[in-house]
Amino acid sequence: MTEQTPTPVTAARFPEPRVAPQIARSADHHLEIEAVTKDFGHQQVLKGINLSVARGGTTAIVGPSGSGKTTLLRLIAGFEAPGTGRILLDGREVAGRSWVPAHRRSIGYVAQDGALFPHLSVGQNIAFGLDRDRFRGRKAVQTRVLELLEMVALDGSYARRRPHQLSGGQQQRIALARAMACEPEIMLLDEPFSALDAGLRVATRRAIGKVLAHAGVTTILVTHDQGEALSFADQVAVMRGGRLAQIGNPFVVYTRPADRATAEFLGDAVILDAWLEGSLAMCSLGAIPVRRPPAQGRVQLMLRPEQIRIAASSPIHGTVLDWDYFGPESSVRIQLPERAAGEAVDPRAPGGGEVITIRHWNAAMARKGMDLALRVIGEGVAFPLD
Ligand SMILES: Nc1ncnc2c1ncn2[C@@H]1O[C@H](COP(=O)(O)OP(=O)(O)OP(=O)(O)O)[C@@H](O)[C@H]1O
Repeated sequence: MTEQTPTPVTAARFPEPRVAPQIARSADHHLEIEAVTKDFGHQQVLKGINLSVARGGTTAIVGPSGSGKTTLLRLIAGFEAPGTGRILLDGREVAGRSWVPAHRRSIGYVAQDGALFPHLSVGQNIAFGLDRDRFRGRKAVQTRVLELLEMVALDGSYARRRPHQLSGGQQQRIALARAMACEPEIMLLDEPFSALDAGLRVATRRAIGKVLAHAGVTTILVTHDQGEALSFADQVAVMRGGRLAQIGNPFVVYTRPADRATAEFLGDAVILDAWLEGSLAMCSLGAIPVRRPPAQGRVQLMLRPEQIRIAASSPIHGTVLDWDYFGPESSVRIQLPERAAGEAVDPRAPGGGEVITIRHWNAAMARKGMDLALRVIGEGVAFPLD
């Protein structure tokens, strides 16, 4: 079934960003990272990181493997010292000219594999993090362990089990309970869900997110999973080659990526040659509105696949090349029309013949060779040519 008659695209149909797309600074800074660098030998791993994290907020640091995410987390925890720059907690310098050791920073850390002690029971693992001055005696420790188990939605019978008798998701919840036993103000999560299979991953992520939000703990999650970063955090920091390429709320970084590499890292992107005049970009998919045009003339235009819809009628057409069926939706590859032979090359009407990928819920819409009318909804993002 096709969609109804195309509606004219207006910028007003799209919501305003919730925060500025630049560095999202909060009034209540819990953690501030200022111009932090880190070298290992001759390798410059962090090249000047600036990041503010609001009290009680959830920040995801996302980026490709080797971009420096774990190194940044280790600097925040106090496991390493920065080369230059400084780190402040509640406005107090903990790294820079001053140094506060890891155990005095009130920071919890959950690693990728949970790193539970295999020779200890679950209860002993959790009790390991307790302040023994406050929880003296077996009874007090036991009561607190049960409270922490309850917090991560596991009943008291788990206290007697060994880590190997738990599922991956349960182990990660115990690792969180152990980290929460120290009553940290900040929780650092270093890819804690990456070893879990897809369904368990989502459930564990939700469970852990809920516990931390309920306790009001400022949380920083490191992940290389874009979807995880976008769904978990209220602030996403995209790291590339030791720098933060963009910081903003999930909606902003996904819909208005700062550059092409960020756009492609955060999800599928359709990139077309375009000619920008005012705030309209002319390309093979017609004239597309662009928010905050960065340049005029030749640009690259980025659209998300879900912005390109199949229409009942439209002056823009394409031919189905092939498709991948994923159940709830299909990914459809479409060839846009070539320029007519002998047609003069007009720089103001660039493109022609590109292959784009869109998504559609109805697999019957996509048959090889089928001619589809297409329309674009929303705004594109223009990147100046290098
Ligand atoms: N202790 C160390 N000594 C030497 N080099 C290191 C050390 N720790 C990290 N590195 C190097 O720093 C770079 C960044 O590593 P880091 O673990 O921070 O990246 P990452 O973004 O977390 O990667 P991944 O997603 O694969 O975990 C890598 O090239 C790594 O080899």
